[in-house]
Amino acid sequence: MYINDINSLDLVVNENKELYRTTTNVNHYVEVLVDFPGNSGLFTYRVPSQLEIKPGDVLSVPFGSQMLGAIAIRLLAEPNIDLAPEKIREVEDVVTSGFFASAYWELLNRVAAYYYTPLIQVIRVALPPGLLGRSQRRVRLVKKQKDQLPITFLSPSAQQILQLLQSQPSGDYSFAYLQQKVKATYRGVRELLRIGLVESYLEPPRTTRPKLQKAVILIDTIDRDLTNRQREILEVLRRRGGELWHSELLQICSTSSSTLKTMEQKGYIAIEEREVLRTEQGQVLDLDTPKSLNIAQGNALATIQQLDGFAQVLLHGVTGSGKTEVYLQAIAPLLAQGKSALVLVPEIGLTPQLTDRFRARFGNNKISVYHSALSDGERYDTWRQMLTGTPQIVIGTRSAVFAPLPNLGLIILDEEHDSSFKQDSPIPTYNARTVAQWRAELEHCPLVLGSATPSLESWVSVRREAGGRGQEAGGRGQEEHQNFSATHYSPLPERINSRPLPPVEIVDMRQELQQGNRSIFSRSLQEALQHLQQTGQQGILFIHRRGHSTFVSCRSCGYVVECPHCDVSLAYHQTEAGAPQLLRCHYCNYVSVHPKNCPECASPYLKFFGSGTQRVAQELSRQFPDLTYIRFDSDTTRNKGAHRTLLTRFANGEANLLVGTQMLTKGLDLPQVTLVGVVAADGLLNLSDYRASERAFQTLTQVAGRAGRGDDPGRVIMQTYTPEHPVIEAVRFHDYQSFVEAELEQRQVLNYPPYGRLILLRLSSFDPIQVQNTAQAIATVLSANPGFELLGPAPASVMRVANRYRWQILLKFAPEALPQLPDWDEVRLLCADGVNLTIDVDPLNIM
Ligand SMILES: Nc1ncnc2c1ncn2[C@@H]1O[C@H](COP(=O)(O)OP(=O)(O)OP(=O)(O)O)[C@@H](O)[C@H]1O
Ligand SMILES: [Zn+2]
Ligand SMILES: [Zn+2]
Repeated sequence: MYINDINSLDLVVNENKELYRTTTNVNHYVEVLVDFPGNSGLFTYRVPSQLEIKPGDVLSVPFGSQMLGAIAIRLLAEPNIDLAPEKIREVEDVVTSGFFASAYWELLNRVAAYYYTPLIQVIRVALPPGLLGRSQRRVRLVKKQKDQLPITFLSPSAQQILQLLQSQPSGDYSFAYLQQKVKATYRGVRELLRIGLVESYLEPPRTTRPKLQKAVILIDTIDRDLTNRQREILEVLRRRGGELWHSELLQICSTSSSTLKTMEQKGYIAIEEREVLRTEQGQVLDLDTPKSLNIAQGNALATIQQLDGFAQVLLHGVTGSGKTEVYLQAIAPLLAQGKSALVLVPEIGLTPQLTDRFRARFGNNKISVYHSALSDGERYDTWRQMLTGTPQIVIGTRSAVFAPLPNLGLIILDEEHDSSFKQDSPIPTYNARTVAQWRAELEHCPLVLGSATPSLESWVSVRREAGGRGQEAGGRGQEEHQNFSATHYSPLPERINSRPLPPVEIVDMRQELQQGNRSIFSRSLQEALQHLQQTGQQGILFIHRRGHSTFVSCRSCGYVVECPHCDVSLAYHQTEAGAPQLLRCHYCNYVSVHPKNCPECASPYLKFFGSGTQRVAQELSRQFPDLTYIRFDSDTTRNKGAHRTLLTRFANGEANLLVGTQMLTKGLDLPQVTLVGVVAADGLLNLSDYRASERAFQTLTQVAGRAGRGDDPGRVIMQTYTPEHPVIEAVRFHDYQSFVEAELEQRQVLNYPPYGRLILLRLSSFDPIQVQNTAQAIATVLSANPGFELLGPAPASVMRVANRYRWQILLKFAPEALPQLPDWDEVRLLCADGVNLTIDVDPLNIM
């Protein structure tokens, strides 16, 4: 991975002996990181004596025939022995000193060390892609000097450069341009830098041209010759402030371009190309004001605000208890103090509501949204704008934990229990919650972890640190906090306005079947749906899986249709009656047409099992033809903005039901939802993972929590084949605490997290034999180490994915004393050719 051998490069040795007279600095060499397509790695350069270089500085270095931007990683007294000293080139200059603030730099190093990942890979996660490789070094006049001309004592080249810069209104040129115009540019620029007349900086690559997109603008609302449909469209446009993207309007109104064209011709609207500001902008919202907090919220806010420096607050608030309002009010005074805040959420597309609330409170220009689904251009723009240091709020998914905000005043992790904060691949396999803890520590700011169902890790750490105060969680009287403790527990035990949590009714589907009900809806759920239709209220149907059903099998011979590239069965997909029947692999996206007959025995009884979103939707249409629904799953939300559109349509009352998967469990706050139906809870319960119960409890509690958030009381109907399962019991009584205590006991017995720690070695290869042998060889070597318990090697539960065979080895050890862990470089040497090894530290998905 590390490229130290630069012999292959065509080097021009540029040795200037005179520069080495001062020897105060013992580090004559520096390892730098260049990020250049196809040639990323660490390279050693010589440090000219007049330059002072610190790790984290941005340098310019000669590379081949080019000058590139590079980051100083490490200072060395001696170069690596395998490098011939005369082949080592010299750093040309420091472009930006302290580009990475020291706390930030330390954060990156900690992540690299903890997750056994080369620093370059961590930097890649942190920086927008290709930042250095395509960046340009520029020189500009320092502002206050612009009009003065103290040039008499300068060298001729410095004078020339100064004149060039002053001849230009912005006083700013690229280094490359100056080099063409002036001899001895380096020396001249250095001289000007030293006396502070100019500064040099690295300009991130400009994207070639601004992004244009069609917008629709409302011109005239006086109805002259509108059809009903056109009037509706105008009304939508008017309500949204008179301006929408063309694509957005088409989606919201389910209309066609030709309709809009007609309206344009009639003079009601204009359609024009607009530049898209590539920082993601929401629409303009009415500004909203802080709500007056209830007592529990007030206590939580006080706890956060009295913190000085690093501390963690576990904000344990039941669903609908107003956690977001606490976040908003905790952030508000920070902005006034010139500080910024970082808000991490599990998945941004799924929570447009959350970003909207922040925008409505603080205004669009204070908020940026940062996540990996942004285009490269969007990421640059947002990233650059963060560096400016203007007080702001960044809302983002896990990678935003690296957002380069100077002056951080607070970090918030919403839904802190969510496993999407963890990256399984590629490396670093970091957990944003862990990284956020380090970051808060290094930046001396508080970290707020919010959840209705805190992770066992956070729960245990609160109990441990706060000396048992957490024991009474969910109860009252938690207010007297010990300010000196680094961990605080803030419960919000009640919903806003003391609304009750919705009662949860458990339906035993075995009995339904016994009593002759073959529908996927129990009688109870059927009645509730009927009621919904009569009253015009709204509800949510939750299904564990997307697609039509889990698998297709032959009733005659038992044959199951499987993916040819993965060891999983294909899922049946049909969007609507009459549409082609497809089989799709949810691991690699392979698609085939549903065969009419069994490929094994030619029997025509090839049928699907289970019930995905499509199946439920079809069943709804059949049994409740007048009930309208919107499907919300990864099939219907592929397009950008689709989440928002579908949720907006539902919020506007366009349908009785929202039918969907996990996606709709997160943060949805719709007061008019009174019914939540869980079609089958079992799919969640029976997963072969030590965290399956925890995850199931969290998901089901979140889903249930969507009901009854407004003035009308809510209810939850949960269908299952295992009503006696402890998770079901706990969800039924909204009993976080007993669930957690029982679960913790089991974890402790088996030494699983949060009591033990895990490292998972994932191995994969196209060659099934090679990967198995490698796994065996590594396990044999590791088993000689007494510091940890070794589980495996074992094939992954889906052994083959996209034709790669996967094996894994699990290491389990006590968290207090990190055992003598193996030298991973040596372990890597055991890998056969073509076998890929990923070290997953604190893995969350072991399947
Ligand atoms: N003090 C308050 N007074 C009145 N309304 C409030 C107050 N605090 C919050 N609300 C409202 O209560 C609703 C629920 O709050 P919010 O969505 O923040 O809860 P939450 O705890 O984040 O819920 P969940 O975890 O279920 O997503 C929101 O509509 C919010 O505007
Ligand atoms: Zn068959
Ligand atoms: Zn597949």
